[in-house]
Amino acid sequence: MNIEFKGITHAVKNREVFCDLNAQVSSGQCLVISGRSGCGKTLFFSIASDIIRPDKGQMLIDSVAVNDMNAQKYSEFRRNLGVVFQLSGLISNLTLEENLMLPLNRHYKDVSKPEKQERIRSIAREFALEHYLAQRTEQLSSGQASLAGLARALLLKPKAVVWDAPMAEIDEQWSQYVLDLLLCLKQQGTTLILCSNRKEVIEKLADTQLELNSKVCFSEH
Ligand SMILES: Nc1ncnc2c1ncn2[C@@H]1O[C@H](COP(=O)(O)OP(=O)(O)OP(=O)(O)O)[C@@H](O)[C@H]1O
Repeated sequence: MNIEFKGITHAVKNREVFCDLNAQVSSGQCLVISGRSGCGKTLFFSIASDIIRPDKGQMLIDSVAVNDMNAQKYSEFRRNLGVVFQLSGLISNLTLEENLMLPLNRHYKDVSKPEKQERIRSIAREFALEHYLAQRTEQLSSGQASLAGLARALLLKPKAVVWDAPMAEIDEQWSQYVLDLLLCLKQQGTTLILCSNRKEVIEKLADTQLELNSKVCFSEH
């Protein structure tokens, strides 16, 4: 999946965080968004995962603007985009299995329940979470919750992964495992957008690094 950001301008409460920002990342490549606290990494993540639409500018997926996609094309785009939140984004009063079932139910309505459960067990095993499937996710440690958030994003075998603050909550050993996994995904053609200042993320994975300017412009109104 090729992802392009064209002329992104966005203000939060009259403060312009992005002004005509451009970036591009192709299949099998990794774009790392870095910069000091408050420079807009999470905001960029929200735009890249289409949680918010910028005031001006466009995100294009394989040359098609997200704004112009019809419902079917948009659903396809969502299925192919794995989104990993800094604080996992799991629903805390559902079990881990129920959380992992949500994207499968949304995007794979035709797949049988046992097949979905097998897929969930398989991804949970990859992250040593198989014994936690029946537990509510509020009972997971922050590292386990992060891994579960990654598992949920990878469950649909996405063509692109957008991750805010990868490895922030994950211990050293799992970080190595996840870095290797991301490298492997990249080699298989997955597009990565990682919002991070971590040296190992930049050194091991980045093809392009976009350092956001921490200067925040105040608009006139
Ligand atoms: N809900 C909000 N209300 C007001 N301002 C906000 C809000 N969310 C973000 N901002 C502002 O937008 C700018 C970018 O914030 P963002 O969270 O994207 O930064 P960041 O680079 O991810 O920071 P950090 O590295 O500390 O997580 C900051 O100036 C911040 O104060």
